[in-house]
Amino acid sequence: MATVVDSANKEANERTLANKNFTVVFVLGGPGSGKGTQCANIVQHFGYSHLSAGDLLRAEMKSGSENGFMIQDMIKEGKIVPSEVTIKLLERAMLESGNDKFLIDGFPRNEENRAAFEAVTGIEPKFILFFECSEEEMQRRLLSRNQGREDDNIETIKKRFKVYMESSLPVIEYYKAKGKVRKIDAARPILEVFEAVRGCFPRGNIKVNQL
Ligand SMILES: Nc1ncnc2c1ncn2[C@@H]1O[C@H](COP(=O)(O)OP(=O)(O)OP(=O)(O)O)[C@@H](O)[C@H]1O
Ligand SMILES: Nc1ccn([C@@H]2O[C@H](COP(=O)(O)O)[C@@H](O)[C@H]2O)c(=O)n1
Ligand SMILES: [Mg+2]
Repeated sequence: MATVVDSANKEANERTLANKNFTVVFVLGGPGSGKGTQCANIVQHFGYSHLSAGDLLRAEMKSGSENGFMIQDMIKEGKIVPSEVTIKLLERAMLESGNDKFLIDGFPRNEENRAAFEAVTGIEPKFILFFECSEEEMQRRLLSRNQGREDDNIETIKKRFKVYMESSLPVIEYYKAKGKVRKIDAARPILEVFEAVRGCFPRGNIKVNQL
């Protein structure tokens, strides 16, 4: 017979990622390499949910949360928000999605992000999609993105490139050593990049209406 403790444990479990058996693909690459663009294509074809850490932080910033000003300052400076904040947002989005497979875009951004996510969620990514692109091309794309982002100005872009080189590339190296990185040449036109991306997802994952 189920006890009060059993049902409290069950409820607590439903509010955490424990025992959920979720599939996670981390989508990494420099600022403007095309992560968001390609994630939208993957969602259409393979039924994943797309969670952009940057988008979640921007939504949290605009929600009037107590962390709003801190997040705004960090984004303006191209700095990485403490993992605890970002992981809570990711966890909440995963639990609310109703899906069991996720593209986590722009996360982990540094070693702290990586280790904290693993410790808190116990999730090991299936693989890492890594978009490689030159700074010149990424800068061109960011400066013509026109989405009103406060960090798409040349001063912040330079800071974001520095953080990427110093803090994010080592995370990609970490996963490379584990044989988990699928590197994509992201300097090509969008559809050509997607042709390469497509090859990273097994056919079994194609949505029924795409067959
Ligand atoms: N292969 C491509 N060729 C040309 N332009 C592209 C390509 N991929 C994306 N873009 C454009 O470049 C800009 C940046 O793309 P996107 O927002 O997908 O990058 P991102 O990696 O998510 O950037 P960020 O890290 O800043 O969030 C957008 O305006 C997008 O339309
Ligand atoms: N794991 C992360 C991801 C993002 N940020 C902050 O958001 C900015 C924008 O991120 P995009 O992926 O949308 O480019 C980024 O420069 C960081 O300030 C973060 O702190 N941690
Ligand atoms: Mg993006």
